[in-house]
Amino acid sequence: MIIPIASDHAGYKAKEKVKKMLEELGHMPVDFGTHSEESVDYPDYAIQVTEKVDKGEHEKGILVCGSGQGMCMTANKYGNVRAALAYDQDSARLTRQHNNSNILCLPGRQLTDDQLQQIVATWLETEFDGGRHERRVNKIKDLTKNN
Ligand SMILES: O=C(CO)[C@H](O)[C@H](O)[C@H](O)COP(=O)(O)O
Repeated sequence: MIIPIASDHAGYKAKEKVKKMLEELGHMPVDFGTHSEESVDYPDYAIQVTEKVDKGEHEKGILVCGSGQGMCMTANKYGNVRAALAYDQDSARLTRQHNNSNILCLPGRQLTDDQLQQIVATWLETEFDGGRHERRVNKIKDLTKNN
C-alpha cells in the first residue's frame, strides 16, 4: 500500500523510523516532510497527508508529532477522515476495529522503537469490524454534513 506520512520537528526522528518499518512490512511510504528537527508548525504538514486521504487518493495515512494530539486535531477537521491517536497496541487495534480510523497519529516523543513497531503493524493489519460500529461511524460522518 502507498502510505502518505508526515511529521513536524518533534516527530521527525520517529517518522524516519516508521518509514523504514513500513518498507519492511511491504508498504511504500510517501514522505511529505518535515525533513529535519528545525521547528515547524504541525498543521502545515498534517494537511498534506490529510487532503490525500480525504479525497480518497490514498486509503490510509500516518502523522507524527510530539504528542500526536495536534496532528490528530488538524486531521479531524476533514469530513472523510477519522484520525486516531494510538499510544499502545490495544489503542491501535481498537481504533481500526471500532472506528475504522484512516489516519494514524503517533506521539513521536513518547514511544520506544518497539512500541512504534507494534502500533504501526497492528494498525495496518487490523480490519474494521463493521456491524454496530458502522452505524456509529456513520453518525460521526453525519455531523460533518449537518454542521
Ligand atoms: O505535539 C505537538 C503538537 O500536538 C507538537 O509536535 C509539538 O511537539 C508541541 O506542540 C511542542 O512544540 P515545541 O515547539 O517543540 O515546543
